[in-house]
Amino acid sequence: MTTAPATGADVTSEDAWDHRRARGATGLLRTFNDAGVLEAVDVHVAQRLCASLGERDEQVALALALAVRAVRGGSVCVDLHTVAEEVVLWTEVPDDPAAAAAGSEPDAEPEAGEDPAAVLPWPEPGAWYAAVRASALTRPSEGGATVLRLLEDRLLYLDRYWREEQQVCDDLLARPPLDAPTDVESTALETGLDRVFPLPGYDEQRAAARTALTQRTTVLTGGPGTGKTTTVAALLALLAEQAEVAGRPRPRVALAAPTGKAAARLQQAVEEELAGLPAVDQERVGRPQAVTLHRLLGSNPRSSTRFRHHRGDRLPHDVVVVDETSMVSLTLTARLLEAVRPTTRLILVGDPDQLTSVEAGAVLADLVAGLAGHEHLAVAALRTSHRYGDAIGDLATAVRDGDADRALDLLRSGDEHLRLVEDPDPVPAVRELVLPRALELVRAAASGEAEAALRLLDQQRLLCAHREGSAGVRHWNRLVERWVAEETGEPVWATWYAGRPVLVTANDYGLGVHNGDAGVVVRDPVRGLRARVAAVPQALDLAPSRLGQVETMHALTIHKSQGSQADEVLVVLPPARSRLLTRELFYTAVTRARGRVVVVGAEAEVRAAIGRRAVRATGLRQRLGGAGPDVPGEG
Ligand SMILES: Nc1ncnc2c1ncn2[C@@H]1O[C@H](COP(=O)(O)OP(=O)(O)OP(=O)(O)O)[C@@H](O)[C@H]1O
Repeated sequence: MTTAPATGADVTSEDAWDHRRARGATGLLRTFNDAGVLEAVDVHVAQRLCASLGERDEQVALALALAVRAVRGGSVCVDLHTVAEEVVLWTEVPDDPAAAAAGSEPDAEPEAGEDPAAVLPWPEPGAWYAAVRASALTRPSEGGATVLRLLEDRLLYLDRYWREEQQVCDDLLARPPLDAPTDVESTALETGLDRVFPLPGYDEQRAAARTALTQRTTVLTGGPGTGKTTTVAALLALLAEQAEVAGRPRPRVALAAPTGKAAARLQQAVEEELAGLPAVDQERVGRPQAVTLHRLLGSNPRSSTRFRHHRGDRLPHDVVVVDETSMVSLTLTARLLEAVRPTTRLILVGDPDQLTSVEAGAVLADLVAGLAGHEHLAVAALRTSHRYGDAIGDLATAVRDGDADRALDLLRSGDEHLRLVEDPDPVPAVRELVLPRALELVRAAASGEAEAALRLLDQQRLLCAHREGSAGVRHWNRLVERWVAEETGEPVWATWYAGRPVLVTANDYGLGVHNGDAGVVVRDPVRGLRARVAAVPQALDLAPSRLGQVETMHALTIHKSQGSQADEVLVVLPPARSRLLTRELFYTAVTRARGRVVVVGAEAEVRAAIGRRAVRATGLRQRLGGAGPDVPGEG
């Protein structure tokens, strides 16, 4: 098995103006920049900090630059003992020259070739580590700031991430245990569990709910359709009942998710599951409103990493439920934990096998590994899928378990829920699948049926790993727009047209739209074209020109699809050597589907996806006393 390289694009070209080249670099920094391991920003930060603290050892400068690089790749630290094996450089050949020239080609398709990282002059790890430890960069400066931090003789951090990780660990471990339940509470708990889980087949959820009710802090994990939301809905009812029997006021509940789309989905799923509970429980829970985590914490216009609620002004809630925790970065987790009162029930829900947060950290996976064995911090795992019939669930399990043979067998089995499009030219097959839906969307939008158009958006999703290249979002968006234009006669260059699906790419608190919100342009008979955005708490109707940053969403990157689902999902796999193609990426794509998965790609690409892990360097699980770092190639 291989591991996905963190980042690194080849910059061995002769183009001295390449934005990745640090023209003032010398020595090791120059060598690693020329090879494409380091980008200009890594080199510049290292040079500046080394100069300001009088550090002349180029090995220390290289370590610092690699720590900056690590964060760019989603890790929170760099392991000096293994970094030489983990860095893989592939010669990348962008197939979209315009985008490449504009420097916006972070993820184009690589070509086969010898990995040049293997021949770089990597320092000997022991001596390297000793040099870093002896450096002024690892000691507080006169102003009190420390640049680099070390953990457990191998992990090297930029100070900010070291402190955030330590804070997350300290805040979690400091959360007090619950008082032992009274006899009355215990009895109410048992009868309550019988009431909300009356049927056979709910044993896992019952056990998970029992765990969560007896703990202040619970991590509730499970793959798609394993009943996480059902458990959350039941938990809310039982927590309200527990408060009632103890004579406490009804708990104040916060439901939050990292993106608007995920919050909207959480809201809908909780409402559906609550509707299945006895009337007394529905009445107890009321209608909690799901919000984004940023909104819960109170966005601060002056800072993207600091919020209105913090240690000095905590959230008022008695129960805080966070869904899609796998998408929450280390920084946001730190902000959440300092804002939640120590006595608040905290329930972190998610699927640790999914892609991690866009920003640095792998918090959910670290918690699952690191909390095992802790008495007052529980991990409750749901394993049985209740949603699919269950071919998609079987495929997700095969991908998660690294069983490529089984995944391919399932995809080729002829099951109505699965399909593998292996054609060397997949365009006709994708056109046949995608165009009817796109035209349906245009028809609904052109007749002003906004709600129907928004519902249609959730019926099908075309997912790509990359933004650029022949397997990328931009290419497929253009293709679908051209197919639609051929059918409707609309000019292909029109920016706004009825039936254009859009994805909001930046928060606009004034408008009430958030990065990740989906929408569609509809024709209003009186006002002309309007953008209908599925924002939370309610859909918005806006003049398209007011939407500042949007992208067309006939196709979407798998990263951006996190937190949402569609009835049918088409996954266009990139070439096997793409550094983005990992098991976590493929698993995330497959599990976006409610009813059908179509994988567009060759067998080699399916095998590459399943065989390669996305590994992030973090130290949280060790700090929590867990299983140790992810070892590339394992697992
Ligand atoms: N024990 C069970 N037996 C039968 N059906 C169940 C059971 N638990 C949940 N379900 C049903 O299975 C479906 C999936 O459940 P739920 O939405 O709670 O899963 P989830 O883990 O939250 O899914 P997702 O990954 O989409 O968030 C729902 O329709 C739910 O009503």
